[in-house]
Amino acid sequence: MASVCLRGIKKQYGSTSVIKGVDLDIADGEFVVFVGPSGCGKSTLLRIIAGLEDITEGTLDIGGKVSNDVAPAERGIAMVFQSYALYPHMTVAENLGFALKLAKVPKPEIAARVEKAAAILQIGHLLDRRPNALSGGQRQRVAIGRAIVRKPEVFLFDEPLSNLDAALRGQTRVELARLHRELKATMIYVTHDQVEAMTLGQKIVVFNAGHIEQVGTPLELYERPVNKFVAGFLGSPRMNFLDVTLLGADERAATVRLPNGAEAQVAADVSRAAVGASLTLGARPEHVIILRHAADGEGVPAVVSLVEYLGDVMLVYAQVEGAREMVAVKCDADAAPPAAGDTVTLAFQPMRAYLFDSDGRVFPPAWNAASAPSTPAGATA
Ligand SMILES: Nc1ncnc2c1ncn2[C@@H]1O[C@H](COP(=O)(O)OP(=O)(O)OP(=O)(O)O)[C@@H](O)[C@H]1O
Repeated sequence: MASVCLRGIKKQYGSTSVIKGVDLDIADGEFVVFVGPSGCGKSTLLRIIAGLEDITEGTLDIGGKVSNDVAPAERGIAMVFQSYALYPHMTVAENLGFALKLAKVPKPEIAARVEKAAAILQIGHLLDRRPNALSGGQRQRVAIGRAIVRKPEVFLFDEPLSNLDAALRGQTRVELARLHRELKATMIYVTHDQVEAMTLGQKIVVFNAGHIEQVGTPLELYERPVNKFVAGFLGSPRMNFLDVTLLGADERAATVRLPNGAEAQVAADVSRAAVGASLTLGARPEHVIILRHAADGEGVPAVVSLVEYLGDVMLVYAQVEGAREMVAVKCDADAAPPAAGDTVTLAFQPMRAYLFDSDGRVFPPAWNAASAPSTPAGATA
């Protein structure tokens, strides 16, 4: 297997800069997920690694070898696309073995590798079928199998599960994780799906407009986002953001004023900001609480506009007067639900909230998630 190392990678189409200087180290055997909004350059970078796109500037190193000018077929890489692109006139076995046949691998070895890949993917019973007699999930497994038989050093996946329905996506995701454990291969995976990113990635790379915003484990990115972009990108519903004014701070927490005049505290080190600064408070829906018995002046009043019952949890959307967006609150579904039009009192858990400056950079949280307190008494969530 192989490591992949990108140094100062840039890509331009004419005068349009699509990748704007990317540095990234992917260790041998690592499962790395690329995420980011549509058009941020994830697929382009994957295609650069595969050798399907030229590099405008920078160095691509695969397995310790500068590979900028190495032909795609010589890179030891196999790519699995969203569209399965199987040959319709060939059987599953022929589809699986086709690349090996082209490479003039001896027939008995082709048969052995096809059999092994089919066993890993549990499609041995489908080898004589043609693609039109397969389900979407089975076709995608054949597409993955075509990559496996080539014994690549590096697997590249470009949204491989996005054509599958939710249940099948979940199942195939689990199988991909197993495949990674079994093959111990380096895998780079592009997805739009948060759950895929969080569950599959040992490392997640968040892209935005052709550059990397942050690289980290799923937990690091979720709990220690470096900026508002990353904080808002991972998590569903996304983190709530509210415009606030800094009123003051001591060594433990900053006090801020919300648009409706209510105050909130955030355990963050705001020493680089001045009192009166315009900041953004960030709180994930699971870290906002609806206080049932709020004392006078406690919490933040908000008017409920919508309650979504999701079976296990409930999402309450409430409007804080003067705020640009509604605040989403995730709470237990068995809690007595508020109704649209009710005024509720929200509390932002100071130990799980964030403050961002006007450039979107986070102020260092003065909390450690592992030791964060659990939900206080009197709360519904
Ligand atoms: N051949 C090309 N010529 C010009 N621009 C291109 C070309 N290919 C891609 N682009 C542009 O490069 C940018 C990045 O595209 P890319 O497909 O890498 O994005 P992406 O992050 O994978 O998006 P998505 O999630 O929608 O697939 C886009 O703005 C796209 O329009």
